[in-house]
Formats: sequence, structure tokens, C-alpha cells
Amino acid sequence: MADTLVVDLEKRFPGGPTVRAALELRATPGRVAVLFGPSGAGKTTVLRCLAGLERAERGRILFHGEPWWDAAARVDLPPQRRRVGYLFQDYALFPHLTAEQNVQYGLAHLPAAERRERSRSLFSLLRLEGLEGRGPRELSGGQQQRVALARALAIRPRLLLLDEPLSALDAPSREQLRGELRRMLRELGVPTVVVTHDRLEALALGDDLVAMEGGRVCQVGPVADVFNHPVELAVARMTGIETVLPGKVLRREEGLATVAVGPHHLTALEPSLGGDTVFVCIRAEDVTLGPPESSPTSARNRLPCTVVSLSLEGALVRVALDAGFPLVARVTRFSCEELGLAEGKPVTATFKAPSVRLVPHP
Ligand SMILES: Nc1ncnc2c1ncn2[C@@H]1O[C@H](COP(=O)(O)OP(=O)(O)OP(=O)(O)O)[C@@H](O)[C@H]1O
Repeated sequence: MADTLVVDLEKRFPGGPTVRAALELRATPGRVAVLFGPSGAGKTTVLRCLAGLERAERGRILFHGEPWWDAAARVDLPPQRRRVGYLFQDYALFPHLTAEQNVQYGLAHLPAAERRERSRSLFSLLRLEGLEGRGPRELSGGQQQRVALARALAIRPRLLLLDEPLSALDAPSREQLRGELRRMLRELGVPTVVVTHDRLEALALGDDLVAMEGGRVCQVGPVADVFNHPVELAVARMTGIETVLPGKVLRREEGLATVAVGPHHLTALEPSLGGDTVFVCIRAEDVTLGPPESSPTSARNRLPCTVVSLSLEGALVRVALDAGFPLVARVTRFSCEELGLAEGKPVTATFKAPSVRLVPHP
């Protein structure tokens, strides 16, 4: 309770969708939770409710045991009493104010000397020295992002809320700043909730992940757990699992399940699922390719395939395969050349039982 952020809310948009979110997150210094999901999932609505910028109809929000909002008890702390730092998607810097004035904007209640001291230490922490007198238009995208972050931090927030913090940047800056933002968030020691629809950003920034779709929370857990063990089809898709196929569980024994997929029987770790109709999810990086085998083999999850297409992805190559069902592998350029992969060539695809994830077929 002491270190948690408890959210249980239902927000109805008149003539629109209803956003429902019930979750409990650890909100310890430097810990980052990511609200992740496609457009329209309800991520920003939850973030705005946390900030007190939006009100839901039913539910409550507790931060470190303190009620920030409780519809039944008629508790509704205004944003300034919640003391949250909010970073808007487009940074929303005041164009007529300098970087320093932007950072000091929420500090009017403090003596001038203290205002100056706070902004000075934030300019140094976020490596913005020398840019104090510049207007937002005289700053690069990355510098604007850091000024906006400094402004959100100037009030010494108890909770930091970042809405798509890197989306206003071009792709190369986004890539560079992803790691930098993660480092800054760790150093700042403020619990943070980040909204993103970007998979790499979720992986790079988050400790915990809240997977959302269509106004509901699908799964909550440590980032790696949610990416590796999606509990439903929507999460498998949004976490980018390349191969998702319908299958039928034929047998369960000794912790393993045998699943019929197309013409093959695959072996998966037995999940605690009730039904036999499942989706089989296989990540491309878990599929290993080797030369075709001359004689048929009975080894587990070793399938004769034909290469359908190859596409370059930086240092890696995405290989679309026909295994009697569509299967995707991702290999290094080196192994692609070594195996002489080309369209129409036969190969053997191998993957281990723990790489075959089963999620219930609704
Ligand atoms: N003021 C509003 N009036 C009516 N519907 C709204 C309003 N604000 C949001 N919605 C709807 O609520 C749903 C959730 O919106 P929200 O902005 O929270 O999604 P999101 O996951 O943040 O999406 P995005 O990544 O596109 O910003 C969407 O279907 C949206 O159209």
C-alpha cells in the first residue's frame, strides 16, 4: 500500500467509448510503468485522470495510500495538491517565454532566489546549461523535450506522468533519446508513468507494463513477463509476436502440451489454460534456421520449410517461411549468407518448447 499507485476507474465518454482500468503498480523512486497499447486504447485518458485533468464516473485513485480521487467518498484533489509533473505529447512549452521562464513557470509561489536555484540545478541535471535564454523555437526537439521535462520536475513532483515523450522527435533522435530518457528517469528518482504505443520505447523505458486495448487493461506485469508471456491474443499482437496461429491442444503430459497447427504437431510448455482451442505464438527471434535435412526427423519443433521472402531489417534479416503454415524467423545477415537463404530454398526451422506460447482462443 505504502509504495503503490492504485487505479480503479471507469470513464464514459458521452456518445463514445468507456475506458475501464483497474490496476495496482509499484510507485517507488525511479520505477517506470508504461501504459502501452494501440491508438484509442485509453492510455491518455488514464494518464489525465491520474493528473486530475479528467474525471471518471466511478472508482478511485490512491497514491501511496492517499486518496487522490474517490468518486464514492467525493474526494477529488486538484492537480497542484497531487503534485504530479506532466509532460505533454507536444511538450506545450510557452512560445513567448524563454527556456528558463518555462521551467520556473509553476514556481511563482517561491522566492526568486529559490526559483533560480531550482531551475539552475535542473538545467545542469538535464544538460541544458547555456540554453536558459533561448525561446522554444530556438531549441532542437531533444532540447525542447528536456526543457519540458525540467518544467515538469521543477515542482518536485511525487509522480511524473509522460505522454508519448519521444513522439515529437524524428526517428534518429528518438532512438538516441530513448536510452538517455531511461537513464534520466532512473537518476531523477521519481516514480513515473509513461504512455506509449511504441514497442521499443515500452521495452526501453519500462519496469512494469500495462497492456491496454479498446478501453480496457489486458495484462499488467514486469515488461519482460508481458512480452514473453502474453495472456491473450491482443497482447500477443501488440507486443509484436510475428507468428500467431490457431491451434488445438491434443495432449498434455509431463508439463508439455502437444498442439496441432496446420499439418504439424508442435510441443509447447503446458500453460495453465482450460480450453483446448488456442492461439500459438512464436517470436521470430526464437526460430533458428539450419540446412534442410535429408531424412525426416521426429525431433520436437523441427520443421521442413521453404523460404517465401527475405527483408532486410538493419543488421538482421526477416525471413518469411512456408512451414505448412506461415512462420517468420529473424536471423543475422551473416547466417543468411552462410545458409545461402533465397526465395524458394528449403531450410529447417527449429524452436524450443518454451518459445511456443499458448494463449486462449476467445
Ligand atoms: N473528449 C472525448 N470525447 C469522446 N471520446 C473521447 C474523448 N477523449 C477520448 N475519447 C475516446 O476514448 C478512447 C480512448 O482515448 P485515449 O486518448 O485515452 O486513447 P489513447 O490510448 O491515449 O490513444 P492515442 O494513442 O491515439 O492517443 C478513444 O476511443 C477516444 O476516441
